[in-house]
Amino acid sequence: MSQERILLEETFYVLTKKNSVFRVRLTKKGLSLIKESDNQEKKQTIPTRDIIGCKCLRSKKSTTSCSCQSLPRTTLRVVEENSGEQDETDISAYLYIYAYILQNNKNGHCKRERTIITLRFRSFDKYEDNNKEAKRWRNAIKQLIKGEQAQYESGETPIMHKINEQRKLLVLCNPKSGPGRGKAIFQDKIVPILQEAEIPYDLHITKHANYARDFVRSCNIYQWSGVVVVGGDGIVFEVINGMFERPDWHRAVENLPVAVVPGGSGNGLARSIAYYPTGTEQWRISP
Ligand SMILES: Nc1ncnc2c1ncn2[C@@H]1O[C@H](COP(=O)(O)OP(=O)(O)OP(=O)(O)O)[C@@H](O)[C@H]1O
Repeated sequence: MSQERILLEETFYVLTKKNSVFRVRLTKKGLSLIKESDNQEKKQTIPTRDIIGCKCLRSKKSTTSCSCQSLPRTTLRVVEENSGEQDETDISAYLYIYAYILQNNKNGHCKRERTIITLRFRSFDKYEDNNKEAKRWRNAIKQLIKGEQAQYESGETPIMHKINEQRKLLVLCNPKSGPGRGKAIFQDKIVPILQEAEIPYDLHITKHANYARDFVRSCNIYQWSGVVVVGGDGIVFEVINGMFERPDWHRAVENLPVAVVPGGSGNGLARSIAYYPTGTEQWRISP
């Protein structure tokens, strides 16, 4: 029941849904987009666990001159609110919500599809007021992502806490794995996701064999919230061994999740965890 309790609800133009009007509802379960027509209700709910982050943005000043200026813009271009490139004439605030929705296909494969929901806030006459509303939604979504219970004052208004400072992720990347694309894979595929989720990280490029093992064994590992290994089986083996060679290995293993971004030649471990069927059960996840 508490999963269904409405935290926030509003009617919006959802720009990513053909500029249609939707009732948008936030509950602990997720973000629901509800479209009502001819006594029918269509509802799509994006589960909270699939939402990785959200950002308040403002429309960007158009750089096109003269003849094109009077034409309506087909695609929205946005910038950070104080970028200096914002369009002061547009009083709307935009909330970009980033989700990676888990979808099954016919072959029994699961795949995460990147989806951006764009909500336009323009009920007020001033940008500052619209932005305040957008931030209220942003904070509520961020709190849900963090698994924090939104707290209520007099049963109505959520009390928005400052989003806590968070620990960084430790990224260990082997530049020599496989075809030597580890750094490029991290920059091109992983950094954009971390930016959408606003997750800070420390990147360490391994300098030689056993670098990652020694590093994980001897560093103050609790300054990070998790370890992302970019490379093949060899570097994963080093990180796991480094963990178990620590005198406090029990605490380290329990507190630090280890993620693998396949960048090696074989990637046997990542493959067997994510792609191949285990017994009769098939659980395959592709990036
Ligand atoms: N900077 C480096 N220079 C040379 N070797 C390195 C460096 N960093 C790590 N290594 C070593 O490279 C070895 C192989 O790397 P890794 O397993 O990541 O790639 P791979 O062999 O291509 O992948 P797979 O094992 O999946 O086939 C690791 O065991 C590690 O000890």
